[in-house]
Amino acid sequence: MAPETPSSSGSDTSIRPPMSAEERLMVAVRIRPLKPDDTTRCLYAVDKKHIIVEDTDKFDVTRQKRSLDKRYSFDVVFGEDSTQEDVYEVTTSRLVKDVLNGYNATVFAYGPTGAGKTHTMVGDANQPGIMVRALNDLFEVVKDKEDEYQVSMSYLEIYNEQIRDLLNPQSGYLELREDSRGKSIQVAGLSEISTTSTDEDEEPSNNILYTQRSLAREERLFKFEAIRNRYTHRSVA
Ligand SMILES: Nc1ncnc2c1ncn2[C@@H]1O[C@H](COP(=O)(O)OP(=O)(O)OP(=O)(O)O)[C@@H](O)[C@H]1O
Repeated sequence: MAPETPSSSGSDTSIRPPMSAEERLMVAVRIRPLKPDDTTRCLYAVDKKHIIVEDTDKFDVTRQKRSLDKRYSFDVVFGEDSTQEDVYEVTTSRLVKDVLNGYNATVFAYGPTGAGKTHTMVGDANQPGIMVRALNDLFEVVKDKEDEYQVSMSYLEIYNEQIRDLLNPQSGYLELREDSRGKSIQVAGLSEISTTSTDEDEEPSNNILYTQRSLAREERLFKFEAIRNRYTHRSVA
């Protein structure tokens, strides 16, 4: 899907015609720069829609077919020079406008550990990611329209099939509940904050996301260590 240029107004009153299936779903790939401890590169952006995953064994002379490089197509490919703004503008900024027009939208990052999901979604104060930019745009539009829009926000983590409220981590693990008809699934006890504030002290995009991200990462690292130790122990036993 070729991403369209967002409309100029954040609160279009016109209802858009139904979107085609291609328009409703976009799959983007972002290649992060190599880090000093990355040994070799095996993933290359060919152009804005294609990547090549290099066959790292292709120089093995015993192999009959010398190269098994694989080429894949995506809606958008972001190379290692892509900025947080590039990624946000192409993948998400239009969704914020759609949400303001009453549509639902979901953006999620998927990839192995260290791939750059947190960087892309949250980023840091100098390079804010998708979640922060989306909130900023949302607050910008609704700031003078409190009678028209109500913004509330929850922030949860699902890790090892356990759910935690990142706005209130002390609340422990939370449960999923569904109504008697199975139509509405909710996380019981998940906190929800309402705000249209752009005040830095209260601004979730400036404050809560970063704080909770650090906390979540520390705890996850701890959990990862714990799991690794357990496996090590088992393999030795
Ligand atoms: N596009 C990028 N440009 C510069 N640095 C990046 C980029 N993407 C990721 N990094 C850096 O790579 C490291 C790993 O990224 P990140 O923590 O976002 O990975 P992750 O996919 O969230 O990993 P995990 O699943 O383990 O939490 C971080 O130090 C991050 O700052």
